[in-house]
Amino acid sequence: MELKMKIENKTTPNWKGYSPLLSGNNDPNGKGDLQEGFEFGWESPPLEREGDSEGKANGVTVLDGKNVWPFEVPGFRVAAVEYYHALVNLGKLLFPIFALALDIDETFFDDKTKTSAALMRIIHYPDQTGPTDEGVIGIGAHTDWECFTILWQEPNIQALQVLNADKEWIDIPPITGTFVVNLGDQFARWTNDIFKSTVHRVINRSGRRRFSTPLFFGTDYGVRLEPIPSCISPDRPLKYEVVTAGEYVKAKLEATYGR
Ligand SMILES: O=C(O)CCC(=O)C(=O)O
Ligand SMILES: [Fe+2]
Repeated sequence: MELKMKIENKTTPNWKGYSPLLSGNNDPNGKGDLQEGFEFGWESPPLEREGDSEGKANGVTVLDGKNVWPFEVPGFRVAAVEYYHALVNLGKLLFPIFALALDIDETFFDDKTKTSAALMRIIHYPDQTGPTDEGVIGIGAHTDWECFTILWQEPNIQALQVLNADKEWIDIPPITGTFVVNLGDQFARWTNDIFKSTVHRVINRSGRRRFSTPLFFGTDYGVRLEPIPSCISPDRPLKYEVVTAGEYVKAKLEATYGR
């Protein structure tokens, strides 16, 4: 525990690092998320050295910048960052597909995703026993903040649910060998809600602890979330105030973890 607290996210300028059980609260109506996690962002290869962690050279906001690692755990940083890079590469393949689905040029997001403003989180949910308190679950009802999330969930444990259009919670069981891809708030903003951000939550009452790793892939922190022109019309007026991706994510981190 002391090792973890040495890299607590509330002590780093960019919320990287460890977040203890109940320290975050994704649902403003909730009382805290019953999970602990570790969050990190981009690091360039090569990764041979365990002893240092560079920031992003082209960072423009407080959210860029260095990761913190538990260097006491051998091999953790290299394994985690290699996995992160693989998922960033997968994410880069998805942006053109989303663009084509919107009938815009497949390269539309290329110049908006140059610095991989992607955060990976490794989450541990203890088994939740005792009476259900709707205010305390693994992660309270929320939408993700970036364009989309590529989520790996531990096999054979049902815990994730999404809210459907009829406002019913639907189980999303893990399917071995697959990822769940959720649309997030930045895509809702880019598309003026043509892509809707998926409301979801986690309740782990499986009798076992559960792990998951989301990669939240957004547009670069300095980029303004200006709606795509074809997504605005007299019938579909502008729904969201235009802010930069970095301002948006930072405000959400502040609201979730306090500062
Ligand atoms: O653990 C999961 O399955 C989902 C996690 C999640 O929704 C999040 O971290 O935003
Ligand atoms: Fe989420």
